[in-house]
Amino acid sequence: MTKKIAVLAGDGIGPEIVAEAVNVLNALGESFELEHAPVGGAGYEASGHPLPEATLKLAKEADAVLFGAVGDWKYDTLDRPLRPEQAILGLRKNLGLFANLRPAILYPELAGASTLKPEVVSGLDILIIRELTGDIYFGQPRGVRECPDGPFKGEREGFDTMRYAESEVRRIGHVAFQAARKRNKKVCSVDKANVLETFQFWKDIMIEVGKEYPDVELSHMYVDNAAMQLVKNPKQFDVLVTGNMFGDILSDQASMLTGSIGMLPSASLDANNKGLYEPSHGSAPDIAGKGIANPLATILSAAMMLRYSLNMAAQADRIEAAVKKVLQQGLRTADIYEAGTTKVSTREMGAAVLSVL
Ligand SMILES: NC(=O)c1ccc[n+]([C@@H]2O[C@H](COP(=O)([O-])OP(=O)(O)OC[C@H]3O[C@@H](n4cnc5c(N)ncnc54)[C@H](O)[C@@H]3O)[C@@H](O)[C@H]2O)c1
Ligand SMILES: CC(C)[C@H](C(=O)O)[C@@H](O)C(=O)O
Ligand SMILES: [Mg+2]
Repeated sequence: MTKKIAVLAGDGIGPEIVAEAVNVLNALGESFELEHAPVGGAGYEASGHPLPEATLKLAKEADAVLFGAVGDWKYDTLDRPLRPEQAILGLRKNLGLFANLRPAILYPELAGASTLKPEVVSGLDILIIRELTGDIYFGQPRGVRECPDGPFKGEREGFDTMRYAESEVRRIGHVAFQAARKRNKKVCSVDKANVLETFQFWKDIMIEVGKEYPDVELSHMYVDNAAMQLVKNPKQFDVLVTGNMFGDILSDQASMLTGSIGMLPSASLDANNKGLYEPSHGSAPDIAGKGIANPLATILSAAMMLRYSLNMAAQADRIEAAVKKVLQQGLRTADIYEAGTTKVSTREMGAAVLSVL
Protein backbone atom coordinates (compact mmCIF):
# COMPACT_ATOMS: atom_id res chain seq x y z
CA MET A 1 0.00 0.00 0.00
CA THR A 2 1.22 3.50 -0.80
CA LYS A 3 2.61 5.21 2.28
CA LYS A 4 1.81 8.86 2.75
CA ILE A 5 4.63 11.04 4.06
CA ALA A 6 4.05 14.64 5.14
CA VAL A 7 7.10 16.67 4.15
CA LEU A 8 7.49 19.80 6.27
CA ALA A 9 10.73 21.49 5.25
CA GLY A 10 10.38 24.68 7.29
CA ASP A 11 12.94 27.46 7.43
CA GLY A 12 16.61 28.25 6.97
CA ILE A 13 18.53 25.19 5.79
CA GLY A 14 15.32 23.11 6.21
CA PRO A 15 14.34 23.16 2.51
CA GLU A 16 17.95 22.49 1.38
CA ILE A 17 18.47 19.40 3.52
CA VAL A 18 14.95 18.02 3.16
CA ALA A 19 15.27 18.20 -0.65
CA GLU A 20 18.21 15.78 -0.45
CA ALA A 21 16.34 13.38 1.83
CA VAL A 22 13.32 13.48 -0.51
CA ASN A 23 15.57 12.61 -3.47
CA VAL A 24 16.87 9.63 -1.55
CA LEU A 25 13.35 8.45 -0.66
CA ASN A 26 12.24 8.82 -4.27
CA ALA A 27 15.20 6.79 -5.48
CA LEU A 28 14.29 3.74 -3.38
CA GLY A 29 11.74 2.55 -5.94
CA GLU A 30 8.92 2.40 -3.40
CA SER A 31 5.54 4.01 -3.91
CA PHE A 32 5.50 6.91 -1.49
CA GLU A 33 3.00 9.73 -1.67
CA LEU A 34 4.93 12.80 -0.54
CA GLU A 35 2.86 15.82 0.33
CA HIS A 36 4.58 19.10 1.18
CA ALA A 37 3.20 21.79 3.51
CA PRO A 38 4.54 25.01 5.04
CA VAL A 39 5.57 25.09 8.68
CA GLY A 40 7.40 27.45 11.06
CA GLY A 41 8.31 30.85 9.64
CA ALA A 42 7.17 29.56 6.24
CA GLY A 43 3.80 28.67 7.75
CA TYR A 44 3.55 32.10 9.32
CA GLU A 45 4.32 33.77 5.98
CA ALA A 46 1.82 31.56 4.13
CA SER A 47 -1.11 31.79 6.50
CA GLY A 48 -0.27 33.85 9.56
CA HIS A 49 0.42 30.87 11.84
CA PRO A 50 3.57 28.74 12.32
CA LEU A 51 1.49 25.55 12.37
CA PRO A 52 -1.30 26.13 9.85
CA GLU A 53 -4.38 23.98 10.39
CA ALA A 54 -3.94 22.26 7.02
CA THR A 55 -0.34 21.37 7.92
CA LEU A 56 -1.38 19.84 11.24
CA LYS A 57 -4.18 17.92 9.51
CA LEU A 58 -1.75 16.55 6.95
CA ALA A 59 0.71 15.54 9.68
CA LYS A 60 -2.06 13.71 11.54
CA GLU A 61 -3.31 11.87 8.45
CA ALA A 62 0.10 10.86 7.10
CA ASP A 63 1.83 7.59 7.95
CA ALA A 64 4.90 9.59 8.96
CA VAL A 65 6.26 13.13 8.96
CA LEU A 66 9.62 14.19 7.56
CA PHE A 67 10.57 17.51 9.13
CA GLY A 68 13.42 19.92 8.34
CA ALA A 69 13.85 22.71 10.86
CA VAL A 70 12.08 25.89 11.92
CA GLY A 71 13.16 29.28 13.18
CA ASP A 72 14.86 32.46 12.19
CA TRP A 73 16.15 35.37 14.23
CA LYS A 74 13.74 37.70 12.43
CA TYR A 75 10.77 36.05 14.14
CA ASP A 76 12.22 36.28 17.66
CA THR A 77 10.20 39.41 18.51
CA LEU A 78 6.82 37.94 17.54
CA ASP A 79 4.38 36.99 20.29
CA ARG A 80 5.38 33.53 21.44
CA PRO A 81 2.38 31.66 19.96
CA LEU A 82 3.35 32.96 16.52
CA ARG A 83 7.04 32.06 16.67
CA PRO A 84 8.27 29.29 14.34
CA GLU A 85 9.41 27.05 17.21
CA GLN A 86 5.78 26.71 18.31
CA ALA A 87 5.20 24.64 15.17
CA ILE A 88 7.49 21.80 16.20
CA LEU A 89 6.33 21.98 19.82
CA GLY A 90 2.70 21.93 18.61
CA LEU A 91 3.32 18.95 16.32
CA ARG A 92 4.98 16.98 19.11
CA LYS A 93 2.13 17.73 21.52
CA ASN A 94 -0.73 17.27 19.04
CA LEU A 95 0.63 14.01 17.68
CA GLY A 96 1.53 12.68 21.13
CA LEU A 97 5.20 12.23 20.18
CA PHE A 98 6.55 11.71 23.68
CA ALA A 99 9.58 9.57 22.86
CA ASN A 100 12.50 11.25 21.14
CA LEU A 101 15.28 8.91 20.02
CA ARG A 102 18.57 10.62 19.22
CA PRO A 103 21.25 8.07 18.36
CA ALA A 104 24.80 9.39 18.54
CA ILE A 105 26.89 7.06 16.41
CA LEU A 106 30.39 7.79 15.26
CA TYR A 107 31.12 6.63 11.74
CA PRO A 108 34.76 5.44 11.95
CA GLU A 109 35.66 7.70 9.01
CA LEU A 110 34.72 10.75 11.11
CA ALA A 111 36.86 9.97 14.15
CA GLY A 112 39.11 12.86 13.19
CA ALA A 113 36.20 15.25 12.64
CA SER A 114 35.18 15.20 16.28
CA THR A 115 36.72 17.86 18.46
CA LEU A 116 37.51 15.09 20.95
CA LYS A 117 40.47 12.72 20.69
CA PRO A 118 39.77 9.81 18.30
CA GLU A 119 40.35 7.21 21.04
CA VAL A 120 37.64 8.86 23.19
CA VAL A 121 34.99 8.64 20.49
CA SER A 122 35.95 5.75 18.21
CA GLY A 123 33.30 3.03 18.30
CA LEU A 124 30.80 5.36 19.94
CA ASP A 125 27.19 4.16 19.75
CA ILE A 126 24.87 5.67 22.33
CA LEU A 127 21.15 6.29 22.26
CA ILE A 128 19.75 9.37 23.95
CA ILE A 129 16.07 8.99 24.76
CA ARG A 130 14.56 12.36 25.49
CA GLU A 131 11.04 12.73 26.88
CA LEU A 132 9.43 15.17 24.47
CA THR A 133 5.98 16.35 25.55
CA GLY A 134 6.38 17.18 29.24
CA ASP A 135 8.76 18.94 31.65
CA ILE A 136 9.35 22.69 31.84
CA TYR A 137 8.69 22.92 28.09
CA PHE A 138 4.94 22.46 28.53
CA GLY A 139 4.31 23.00 32.27
CA GLN A 140 1.74 25.58 33.31
CA PRO A 141 1.62 28.23 34.60
CA ARG A 142 4.34 30.21 32.89
CA GLY A 143 4.79 33.81 31.96
CA VAL A 144 5.92 37.18 33.27
CA ARG A 145 4.12 38.65 36.27
CA GLU A 146 4.60 40.94 39.21
CA CYS A 147 6.55 39.10 41.87
CA PRO A 148 3.93 38.29 44.55
CA ASP A 149 6.23 38.09 47.61
CA GLY A 150 9.78 37.59 48.88
CA PRO A 151 12.80 39.86 48.44
CA PHE A 152 11.83 40.80 44.86
CA LYS A 153 8.19 41.63 45.67
CA GLY A 154 6.76 44.24 43.30
CA GLU A 155 9.38 43.60 40.57
CA ARG A 156 8.49 41.70 37.40
CA GLU A 157 9.55 38.04 37.27
CA GLY A 158 9.66 35.43 34.54
CA PHE A 159 8.60 31.92 35.51
CA ASP A 160 7.99 28.45 34.10
CA THR A 161 6.72 25.24 35.65
CA MET A 162 8.75 22.05 35.68
CA ARG A 163 6.50 19.01 36.06
CA TYR A 164 6.07 15.36 35.16
CA ALA A 165 3.06 13.14 35.72
CA GLU A 166 3.79 9.59 36.84
CA SER A 167 2.46 8.04 33.63
CA GLU A 168 4.69 10.31 31.55
CA VAL A 169 7.79 9.11 33.36
CA ARG A 170 6.66 5.48 33.27
CA ARG A 171 6.05 5.40 29.53
CA ILE A 172 9.39 6.97 28.60
CA GLY A 173 11.04 4.60 31.09
CA HIS A 174 9.54 1.62 29.28
CA VAL A 175 10.77 2.98 25.95
CA ALA A 176 14.29 3.24 27.37
CA PHE A 177 14.38 -0.22 28.95
CA GLN A 178 12.92 -1.85 25.86
CA ALA A 179 15.48 -0.09 23.67
CA ALA A 180 18.29 -1.18 25.98
CA ARG A 181 17.12 -4.79 25.72
CA LYS A 182 17.91 -4.67 22.01
CA ARG A 183 21.32 -3.09 22.69
CA ASN A 184 23.83 -3.47 25.53
CA LYS A 185 21.22 -3.71 28.30
CA LYS A 186 22.27 -0.58 30.19
CA VAL A 187 20.07 2.43 31.00
CA CYS A 188 21.43 5.56 32.63
CA SER A 189 18.67 7.84 33.85
CA VAL A 190 19.84 11.44 33.96
CA ASP A 191 18.24 13.71 36.55
CA LYS A 192 18.78 16.53 39.00
CA ALA A 193 17.25 14.70 41.96
CA ASN A 194 19.66 16.40 44.36
CA VAL A 195 17.88 19.72 43.80
CA LEU A 196 14.57 19.32 41.96
CA GLU A 197 11.40 17.64 43.25
CA THR A 198 10.37 16.84 39.68
CA PHE A 199 13.54 14.84 39.14
CA GLN A 200 13.56 13.04 42.50
CA PHE A 201 10.10 11.87 41.45
CA TRP A 202 11.46 10.96 37.99
CA LYS A 203 14.24 8.91 39.60
CA ASP A 204 11.88 7.09 41.98
CA ILE A 205 9.60 6.10 39.10
CA MET A 206 12.53 4.99 36.94
CA ILE A 207 13.64 2.67 39.77
CA GLU A 208 10.13 1.20 39.90
CA VAL A 209 9.95 0.70 36.13
CA GLY A 210 13.44 -0.79 36.20
CA LYS A 211 12.23 -3.61 38.45
CA GLU A 212 10.24 -4.91 35.48
CA TYR A 213 13.50 -5.27 33.54
CA PRO A 214 15.86 -7.24 35.78
CA ASP A 215 18.00 -8.08 32.75
CA VAL A 216 18.78 -4.37 32.17
CA GLU A 217 21.25 -2.52 34.39
CA LEU A 218 19.87 0.80 35.63
CA SER A 219 22.14 3.59 36.83
CA HIS A 220 21.46 7.22 37.70
CA MET A 221 23.52 10.32 37.06
CA TYR A 222 23.03 13.99 37.79
CA VAL A 223 22.78 16.01 34.63
CA ASP A 224 25.82 18.18 35.37
CA ASN A 225 27.98 15.10 35.84
CA ALA A 226 26.41 13.52 32.72
CA ALA A 227 27.48 16.56 30.68
CA MET A 228 31.03 16.09 31.95
CA GLN A 229 31.06 12.30 31.51
CA LEU A 230 29.81 12.63 27.93
CA VAL A 231 33.00 14.48 27.11
CA LYS A 232 35.32 12.50 29.40
CA ASN A 233 34.24 8.97 28.56
CA PRO A 234 31.14 8.83 26.37
CA LYS A 235 31.50 5.13 25.61
CA GLN A 236 30.51 4.25 29.19
CA PHE A 237 26.91 4.89 28.10
CA ASP A 238 24.47 2.67 26.23
CA VAL A 239 20.98 4.22 26.60
CA LEU A 240 20.61 7.58 28.31
CA VAL A 241 17.06 8.52 29.29
CA THR A 242 16.18 11.98 30.49
CA GLY A 243 13.62 14.77 30.54
CA ASN A 244 12.74 17.19 27.80
CA MET A 245 15.11 20.04 28.67
CA PHE A 246 18.13 18.02 29.80
CA GLY A 247 17.70 15.84 26.70
CA ASP A 248 17.66 18.87 24.44
CA ILE A 249 20.96 20.07 25.82
CA LEU A 250 22.74 16.74 26.16
CA SER A 251 21.82 15.65 22.63
CA ASP A 252 23.37 18.77 21.09
CA GLN A 253 26.44 18.10 23.20
CA ALA A 254 26.55 14.44 22.16
CA SER A 255 26.30 15.43 18.52
CA MET A 256 29.86 16.75 18.60
CA LEU A 257 31.08 13.30 19.61
CA THR A 258 29.95 12.18 16.14
CA GLY A 259 31.81 14.96 14.36
CA SER A 260 28.99 17.44 13.83
CA ILE A 261 25.42 18.23 14.74
CA GLY A 262 24.82 17.75 11.02
CA MET A 263 25.20 14.00 11.62
CA LEU A 264 22.58 13.52 14.36
CA PRO A 265 19.18 12.22 13.22
CA SER A 266 16.12 11.79 15.39
CA ALA A 267 12.81 9.99 15.65
CA SER A 268 9.92 11.35 17.71
CA LEU A 269 7.43 8.57 18.36
CA ASP A 270 3.98 8.12 19.83
CA ALA A 271 2.83 4.98 21.64
CA ASN A 272 2.16 3.20 18.31
CA ASN A 273 5.42 4.12 16.59
CA LYS A 274 3.79 6.76 14.44
CA GLY A 275 6.44 9.38 14.17
CA LEU A 276 8.02 12.61 13.08
CA TYR A 277 11.59 12.46 11.81
CA GLU A 278 13.94 15.41 11.87
CA PRO A 279 17.61 16.20 12.28
CA SER A 280 18.46 17.16 15.87
CA HIS A 281 19.81 20.51 14.74
CA GLY A 282 17.96 23.70 13.90
CA SER A 283 17.47 25.92 10.88
CA ALA A 284 21.07 27.22 10.99
CA PRO A 285 20.25 30.73 9.73
CA ASP A 286 23.99 31.51 9.71
CA ILE A 287 24.57 29.15 6.77
CA ALA A 288 21.11 29.06 5.15
CA GLY A 289 21.06 29.59 1.40
CA LYS A 290 24.78 28.92 1.02
CA GLY A 291 24.39 25.30 -0.04
CA ILE A 292 26.88 24.08 2.55
CA ALA A 293 24.66 22.46 5.18
CA ASN A 294 25.20 18.79 5.94
CA PRO A 295 22.13 16.86 4.75
CA LEU A 296 23.18 13.55 6.33
CA ALA A 297 21.29 14.00 9.63
CA THR A 298 18.11 14.49 7.61
CA ILE A 299 18.85 11.60 5.25
CA LEU A 300 19.54 9.39 8.29
CA SER A 301 16.28 10.63 9.85
CA ALA A 302 14.49 9.42 6.71
CA ALA A 303 16.14 6.04 7.28
CA MET A 304 14.82 6.02 10.85
CA MET A 305 11.37 6.79 9.44
CA LEU A 306 11.53 3.73 7.21
CA ARG A 307 12.67 1.58 10.09
CA TYR A 308 10.36 2.75 12.90
CA SER A 309 7.14 3.91 11.24
CA LEU A 310 6.99 2.40 7.75
CA ASN A 311 8.21 -1.11 8.46
CA MET A 312 10.87 -0.99 5.75
CA ALA A 313 14.01 -1.97 7.60
CA ALA A 314 15.79 -3.22 4.48
CA GLN A 315 15.37 0.19 2.80
CA ALA A 316 16.60 1.90 5.97
CA ASP A 317 19.69 -0.34 5.84
CA ARG A 318 20.26 0.69 2.22
CA ILE A 319 20.29 4.38 3.11
CA GLU A 320 22.57 3.91 6.11
CA ALA A 321 24.98 1.81 4.03
CA ALA A 322 25.00 4.51 1.34
CA VAL A 323 25.87 7.18 3.90
CA LYS A 324 28.70 5.02 5.15
CA LYS A 325 29.95 4.58 1.60
CA VAL A 326 30.11 8.30 0.78
CA LEU A 327 32.02 8.90 3.97
CA GLN A 328 34.42 6.10 2.99
CA GLN A 329 34.84 7.84 -0.36
CA GLY A 330 36.13 10.83 1.56
CA LEU A 331 33.26 13.19 0.78
CA ARG A 332 32.64 15.82 3.46
CA THR A 333 30.44 18.87 3.87
CA ALA A 334 32.19 21.84 5.48
CA ASP A 335 31.15 20.95 9.05
CA ILE A 336 32.95 17.57 8.94
CA TYR A 337 35.77 18.53 6.59
CA GLU A 338 39.37 17.73 7.47
CA ALA A 339 42.57 17.89 5.45
CA GLY A 340 42.88 15.05 2.94
CA THR A 341 39.14 14.73 2.33
CA THR A 342 37.00 16.23 -0.44
CA LYS A 343 34.78 19.15 0.45
CA VAL A 344 31.31 18.95 -1.13
CA SER A 345 28.12 21.01 -1.08
CA THR A 346 24.73 19.98 0.27
CA ARG A 347 23.59 18.99 -3.24
CA GLU A 348 26.78 17.09 -4.03
CA MET A 349 26.53 15.14 -0.77
CA GLY A 350 22.89 14.27 -1.51
CA ALA A 351 23.76 13.24 -5.08
CA ALA A 352 26.66 11.11 -3.82
CA VAL A 353 24.33 9.21 -1.47
CA LEU A 354 21.93 8.63 -4.38
CA SER A 355 24.67 7.33 -6.60
CA VAL A 356 25.66 4.55 -4.18
CA LEU A 357 22.16 3.67 -2.97
N1 LIG B 1 13.68 21.22 15.62
C1 LIG B 1 13.93 22.42 15.11
O1 LIG B 1 13.31 22.83 14.15
C2 LIG B 1 15.01 23.26 15.73
C3 LIG B 1 16.04 22.71 16.49
C4 LIG B 1 17.01 23.55 17.04
C5 LIG B 1 16.96 24.92 16.82
N2 LIG B 1 15.93 25.43 16.08
C6 LIG B 1 15.88 26.87 15.72
O2 LIG B 1 16.89 27.10 14.76
C7 LIG B 1 17.33 28.45 14.82
C8 LIG B 1 18.84 28.48 14.95
O3 LIG B 1 19.22 27.95 16.22
P1 LIG B 1 20.71 27.68 16.67
O4 LIG B 1 21.64 28.49 15.83
O5 LIG B 1 20.77 27.80 18.13
O6 LIG B 1 20.93 26.11 16.36
P2 LIG B 1 21.23 25.36 14.98
O7 LIG B 1 21.22 23.91 15.29
O8 LIG B 1 20.33 25.84 13.92
O9 LIG B 1 22.71 25.81 14.60
C9 LIG B 1 23.80 25.70 15.53
C10 LIG B 1 25.12 25.70 14.77
O10 LIG B 1 25.26 24.45 14.08
C11 LIG B 1 25.39 24.63 12.69
N3 LIG B 1 24.60 23.62 12.00
C12 LIG B 1 23.34 23.20 12.33
N4 LIG B 1 22.92 22.28 11.45
C13 LIG B 1 23.92 22.11 10.55
C14 LIG B 1 24.06 21.29 9.39
N5 LIG B 1 23.11 20.44 8.98
N6 LIG B 1 25.22 21.37 8.70
C15 LIG B 1 26.19 22.19 9.09
N7 LIG B 1 26.11 22.99 10.18
C16 LIG B 1 24.98 22.95 10.89
C17 LIG B 1 24.85 26.04 12.41
O11 LIG B 1 25.42 26.59 11.25
C18 LIG B 1 25.20 26.78 13.69
O12 LIG B 1 26.51 27.28 13.62
C19 LIG B 1 16.58 29.03 16.02
O13 LIG B 1 15.47 29.75 15.54
C20 LIG B 1 16.16 27.83 16.82
O14 LIG B 1 15.02 28.07 17.62
C21 LIG B 1 14.98 24.63 15.50
C1 LIG C 1 13.40 24.48 18.34
C2 LIG C 1 13.24 23.93 19.71
C3 LIG C 1 11.81 24.11 20.16
C4 LIG C 1 13.66 22.47 19.81
C5 LIG C 1 13.59 21.99 21.25
O1 LIG C 1 14.03 22.71 22.18
O2 LIG C 1 13.07 20.90 21.45
C6 LIG C 1 15.04 22.12 19.30
O3 LIG C 1 16.06 22.68 20.05
C7 LIG C 1 15.21 20.61 19.23
O4 LIG C 1 16.13 20.08 19.84
O5 LIG C 1 14.41 19.96 18.53
MG1 LIG D 1 17.62 21.31 20.53
